[in-house]
Amino acid sequence: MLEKQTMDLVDKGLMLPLMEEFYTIQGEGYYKGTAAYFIRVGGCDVGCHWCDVKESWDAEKHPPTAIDVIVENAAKYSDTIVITGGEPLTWDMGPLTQALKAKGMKTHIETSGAYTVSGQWDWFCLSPKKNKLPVPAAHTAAQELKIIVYNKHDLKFAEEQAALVGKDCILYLQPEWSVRDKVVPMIVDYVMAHPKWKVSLQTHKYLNIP
Ligand SMILES: C[S@@+](CC[C@H](N)C(=O)[O-])C[C@H]1O[C@@H](n2cnc3c(N)ncnc32)[C@H](O)[C@@H]1O
Ligand SMILES: Nc1nc2[nH]cc(C(=O)O)c2c(=O)[nH]1
Ligand code: SF4
Ligand SMILES: [Mg+2]
Repeated sequence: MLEKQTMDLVDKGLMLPLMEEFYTIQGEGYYKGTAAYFIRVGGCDVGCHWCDVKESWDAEKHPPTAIDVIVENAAKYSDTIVITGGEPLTWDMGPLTQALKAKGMKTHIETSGAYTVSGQWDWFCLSPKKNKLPVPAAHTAAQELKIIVYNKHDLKFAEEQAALVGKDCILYLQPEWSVRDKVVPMIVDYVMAHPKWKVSLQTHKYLNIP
C-alpha cells in the first residue's frame, strides 16, 4: 500500500507509476523512424490477451515518480516525447504534458482511449480495443487510428472505429506480432482493396531496438 500523501499526488497527476523510460526510434505509425524519448507509465485494466508489455499492467509494481524528475530527464534526450504504458489515460496526464510543453517538448500519446482523455497532446495515436472501447473524446482527439489485427474480424472492427474518428485521421492496420506471418498477407490485400488504410509495422522489433 502506498502512503496517503503519495496516493494524493498520483491522483493529481503530480506523480506517476513509472515503469521505464528509453530513448529510441518510434517504430510504429505516422512518426515511424523518428527519434523519440519514451515514457512508459504503469497501470492498465484493458487486458488485451496479446499485449506485448503485460509487466506494465500492475501499477503497484512501478514506483510513483515525481513528474518534475521525469520531465528533467526527458529534456536531456529529445524534444519528441512519447507517453505510453500501460494505459497512460489511467492517470491525469494534465500536469505531465503541461510541464513537457512548457520546456518546448512535443507530446505524443499511445492510448487505447478507454478512459477520460486528459493532457495536452501534439500527437494522439488511438489504438482501440474491443474489450474496452474508446470514450467519444478519444475518437475526437485521434490524429492516428492504429488497429491491431489478430484475426479477420479485426478488419470489421477497424471499419467500425474508422467511422467514429475525424476525416483527417490517418488510418493504420498493424499486425499483432505473434501472428504476423499469418495476418500480413490479409492486411496487404485489404489495404490494396481499401486504400484509405495504410500498413503499420512494429519496425523497432525488426531493428532489435526497444
Ligand atoms: C503496449 S500499448 C500501450 C499504450 C496503450 N495501452 C495502447 O494499447 O494503445 C502500445 C501500442 O502497442 C500496440 N501493441 C501492443 N501489443 C501488441 C502486439 N502484440 N502486436 C502489435 N501491436 C501491439 C498497442 O495496440 C498500442 O498501439
Ligand atoms: N520503438 C518503439 N516504438 C513504439 N511505438 C509504440 C510503442 C509502445 O509500446 O507504445 C513503442 C515501443 O515500445 N518501442
Ligand atoms: S490497452 Fe495497451 S497496455 Fe493495456 S493491455 Fe491492451 S495493449 Fe496492453
Ligand atoms: Mg511497444
